[in-house]
Amino acid sequence: MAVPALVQELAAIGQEPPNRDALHEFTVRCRMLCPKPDPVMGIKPHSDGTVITVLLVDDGADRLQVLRDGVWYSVPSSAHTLLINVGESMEVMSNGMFRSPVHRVVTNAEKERISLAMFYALDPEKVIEPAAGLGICSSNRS
Ligand SMILES: O=C(O)CCC(=O)C(=O)O
Ligand SMILES: [Fe+2]
Repeated sequence: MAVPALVQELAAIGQEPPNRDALHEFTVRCRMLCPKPDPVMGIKPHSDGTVITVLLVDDGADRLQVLRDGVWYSVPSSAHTLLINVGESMEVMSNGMFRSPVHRVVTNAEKERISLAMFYALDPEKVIEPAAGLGICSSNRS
């Protein structure tokens, strides 16, 4: 989903785009060749704690994998394409409408890989809850 579309979705469910109390972190990762890729994990399985993570991955370096129903699937990477990953904060705020996928990065013996990640996260001290109207009774609401 493109970022403007995501912001529109947030507006539609009455949720402000998280431009206040927000933290941004920008990471560039370069993964060298790994002669024995099998036992070596690039990034171990996790889900992001962010609202969204924006990824730009090397063309053809399909080493990002998502877990679905117990099976790992490779995410195809293509040039000039941004990948938007839903984070756990988004899952909470959308009351599970958007799910934060467990993902990992595997290593490879043939091709180095560069990825750029922008983590769009809330202040970890901030208490979040599903947006109004998404099925939770809050003690702060009548
Ligand atoms: O490098 C990637 O493709 C993904 C990185 C990632 O999952 C992370 O940094 O949380
Ligand atoms: Fe991640």
